[in-house]
Amino acid sequence: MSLSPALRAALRAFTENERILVLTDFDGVLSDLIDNPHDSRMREGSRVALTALSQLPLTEVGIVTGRPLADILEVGMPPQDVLVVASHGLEFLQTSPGDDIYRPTARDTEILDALKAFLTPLAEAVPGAWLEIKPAGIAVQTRLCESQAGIQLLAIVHELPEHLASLTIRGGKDVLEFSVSSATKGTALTFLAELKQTGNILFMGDDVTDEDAFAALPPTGIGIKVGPGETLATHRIADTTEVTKVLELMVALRTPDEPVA
Ligand SMILES: O=P(O)(O)OC[C@H]1O[C@H](O[C@H]2O[C@H](CO)[C@@H](O)[C@H](O)[C@H]2O)[C@H](O)[C@@H](O)[C@@H]1O
Repeated sequence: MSLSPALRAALRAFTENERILVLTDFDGVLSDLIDNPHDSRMREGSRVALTALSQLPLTEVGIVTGRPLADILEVGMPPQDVLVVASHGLEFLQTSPGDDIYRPTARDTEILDALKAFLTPLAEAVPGAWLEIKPAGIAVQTRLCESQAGIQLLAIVHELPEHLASLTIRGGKDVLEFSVSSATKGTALTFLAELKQTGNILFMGDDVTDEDAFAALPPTGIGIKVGPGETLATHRIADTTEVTKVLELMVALRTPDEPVA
C-alpha cells in the first residue's frame, strides 16, 4: 500500500520546517516483532533511510525504546549521530549534556530482587513464559505461551503484593513490565524537544507505551501509529514496511533535487 494523501501532505508540510526532530520506537516499528528479542534487527530499508535522514542539515533523528540502553546498542545498532532514549525514557545517549545510564541504587536492587522472587515461580509455572531482566525492572514475556495461559499469567502478576506496590507497571504486546522508574516516553520526548529547541517533532510508535509520546507531542508535532489499536496519534500506517516508506519520503522531501516518488 502507498501512504495516504493526508499523510503525504502532512509529511511535506513537516519537512518544510527549518529544523525537525524525527523520533521512532524500535520494536514493531523499525524492527518486526519476533519470538526472541535478541534476534531483532532494524529493517534494512529503514536503517538506510534513518541514516540518510540523520546526516541531513538541521535534521535530528532519535530512537525511543523500552529496551535497556545496552540492549538497543547491541540489537538495534543505531547509526552514528542518532539519539537514543532507552528503558522507556530512563536512559539517554547522544543527548549531551543529558547522557544518562541507569545504575540501580541499593534500594532499587532490594526491590528488584524481591520482584524477581515474586515473578519467578509464577512464570515458571506457565509453558513459554520467561522473564526479561532489565537494569531498572523485569518484563514478563508471554509471546510463546498458549494465548489464554499468557493472558491469565499477566492478569495474575499484575496484582502485585503490598511490598512491591511502588513499582510502575507498563503493558505491551505479550508483555507486562515492572520498573523502579516512572519515566515515560512522553517525558523523554519533552526533554528532547527542549534540548533540540524545536516543536517540529514526528514520532512513530506501535504500542501502549508509545501513547505517552503521542500525548506529549506539541501542536506542531505529528504522531504516526503503526498497526491497529486505539491511539492519540493523528495518522496511522499499517506496518513496518510503511515505516520505511515514511522515512524514505522524508529523506526525499528534505534533499534538494531528489525526485519525490
Ligand atoms: O519500546 P519498544 O522499542 O517497542 O520496545 C518494547 C519492548 O520490545 C521488546 O519486546 C517486544 O518485542 C520482542 C521482539 O520482537 C517480542 O518478542 C516481545 O514479545 C515484544 O513485547 C523487548 O523485549 C522489551 O524489552 C521492550 O520493552
